Order: sequence, then C-alpha cells, then structure tokens
Amino acid sequence: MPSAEAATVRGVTSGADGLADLPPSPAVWCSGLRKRYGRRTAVDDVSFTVGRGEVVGLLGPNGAGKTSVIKMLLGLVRPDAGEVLLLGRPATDPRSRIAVGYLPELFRYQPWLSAAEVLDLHVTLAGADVDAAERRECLALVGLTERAGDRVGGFSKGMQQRLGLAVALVARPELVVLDEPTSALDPLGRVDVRDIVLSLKSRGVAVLLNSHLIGEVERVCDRVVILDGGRVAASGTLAELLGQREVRLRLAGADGQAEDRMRAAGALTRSGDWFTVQLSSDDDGVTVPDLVRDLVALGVRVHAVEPVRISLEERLLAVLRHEEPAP
Ligand SMILES: Nc1ncnc2c1ncn2[C@@H]1O[C@H](COP(=O)(O)OP(=O)(O)OP(=O)(O)O)[C@@H](O)[C@H]1O
Repeated sequence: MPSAEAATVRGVTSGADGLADLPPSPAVWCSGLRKRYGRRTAVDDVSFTVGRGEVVGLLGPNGAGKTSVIKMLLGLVRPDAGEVLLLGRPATDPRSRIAVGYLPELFRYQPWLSAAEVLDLHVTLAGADVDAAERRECLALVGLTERAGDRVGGFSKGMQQRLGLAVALVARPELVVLDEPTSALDPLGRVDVRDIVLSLKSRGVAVLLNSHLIGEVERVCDRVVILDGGRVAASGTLAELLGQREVRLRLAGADGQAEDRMRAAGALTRSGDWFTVQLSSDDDGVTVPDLVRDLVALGVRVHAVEPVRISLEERLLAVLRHEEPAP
C-alpha cells in the first residue's frame, strides 16, 4: 500500500487525535474530466493528481487537450463531467484558488502599467501580505529589476512572459500552474525557469508544467502525464516511464570471475573495457550497487558506471505512435 494511503488509514483508525497524522490533500486531484466543444471531444475521462511539492509535467501533441485540462482545473472552463479538488477544496469554491499561481499560455498584461504596478495589482487581487522588498525580489527572480518602472506596453514578448511568471509567484502560492512558460524565452530564460521550478519544489510548492520542451520536463519533473486525443495515454514517474534498461561499466582487471558476477545480474556484452549488463525490468534498484560492491571486492577497478535508459522524447514518441503499451 502506498505510504500516503497507509497514513490516511492510520489517521482514520487512530481516532480524533490521529487527525494530525493525515497527509495533506494533494495540490491537484481531478477525476473523470471531460469537455466537448461542439462535436469535438477535447478532453475525455482525464484523471491525475499532483502531490504537494511535486512537479508534474503535462505532455502531448498540439490539440491533445493540455490547456483545456489546465483551464478546467482552474475554473476557467466548465467541465462537462468530472471533479476537481485544488489544495483540498472543490474547484467550484473560489477559495480553492487563493494559493494558486497561474501563468497562462496566452499572457497579456495592462500595457499602461509598469511591471511593478502589475505585480502590485496582483498582490492586491490575491489579498496577500507581500511587502515591497518581496515584490522587488520577485521581479529580480525573473530578471526584470532594471525594467520594474517601465510600462509593460514597451516590453518584448519574453519580458512579458517573465512578468507573467512573477505574477504567478508573487503571492506565495502552494501550487503553481505554468502553461508553456518558456514559449517566448531565450535559452538563458529557459534555464532561469528551470531553476525557479526546482527552487519551488525545494520549498514544497507543487508545480504543474505544460511544455513542449521535453528536455526541460525531463530535467525538472517528478512525474509526467501524457495526453493524446484528450485522453491520458501514459503517466508515471520518470523511472516508471523510462525504466533503467541497462548499465554500462568501464572496468580494468575484470577476469572470468568478474564476468560471471556480471552475468548473474543480467545478459552481458563487452566492447573493449566497457561492459554492458541488461537489467531485469523488475530490478528493485539494488542490482547495480550490489554488483559494483562485488566487483570491487573481486579486485576489479571500476572507472565508470553509466545507467542507460531511453530518453523521455523516445518514450513520448513511442506512446504517441502506439509502439509500446502504456504503463
Ligand atoms: N474555445 C474552444 N472552442 C472550440 N474548440 C476548442 C476550444 N478550446 C480548445 N478547443 C479544441 O480542443 C482541443 C484541445 O485544445 P487544447 O488547447 O486544450 O490543446 P493543447 O494540448 O493545449 O494544444 P497545444 O499544444 O497546441 O497548445 C483542440 O482540438 C482545440 O481545437
């Protein structure tokens, strides 16, 4: 039983004083989301969760339904069916969105206001207690310190997207929803967003990230939900989706005994001083460390240990081309 469920059961069975043991509600919980536009089904029976402090990537081709799902989560589009809980409250309750930051796919801010004034406006709208120093820090985080007093009407698209990110972050959210946050950003800006997402995660803030930049998703996300034709085509942790199929070892002094030990871990191939061991799909994560320990004990010098797994891009393409069964 997953630990969260176990904790829930503990909390319920241990009576009133066990309430403190209850795990916090997920940042996002949605079940059976469905949306049709005319005769077109945009979203069909979509369910997933984003845990507290978890970074979840939403992937899928154009028109897969990613933005429609995000809008339904945030109450911007009414689902035809399904339920949403945000930070433990039904999404139909406006209070569910108090601690949610959102960067929309299409962002536009009041062109007559300065960047600092846009932030002030959003702090007021959120009813948050964020002092002037913290607002300045937020603009600094997205690289807009120099432009804080400039009118947004004169901003480039990338600068407006950076401002949108500051708007999403300024009221100290517990959940941040980013819909293609780097679509207008230069490579440095993309790295900034990656760092910001990782820093949110380290502070326990949950992030739902919709991005076509698969490398970005692979670097920052704990879990991925792949949508295709409005449905969840695959979902899971990166380890579940990508697996660890092989390990490559560069060894010196590997004799027959060392090769036998490697064969015990999986099928072995050799090219010079590189050895590749195929791992079994139900490997519980101890095979490689145990193997390295035993090789060292046999007097082998271990120069390199490289896990080999498919990239998220390869996995995504395989799922979308129906080449592999979805996990
Ligand atoms: N307001 C709308 N009216 C009619 N159809 C819509 C509307 N919004 C979305 N759709 C349709 O719903 C489907 C899903 O669109 P959505 O924008 O959710 O996809 P997406 O996965 O975010 O795509 P992209 O990666 O191109 O941004 C598409 O077929 C789209 O044409």
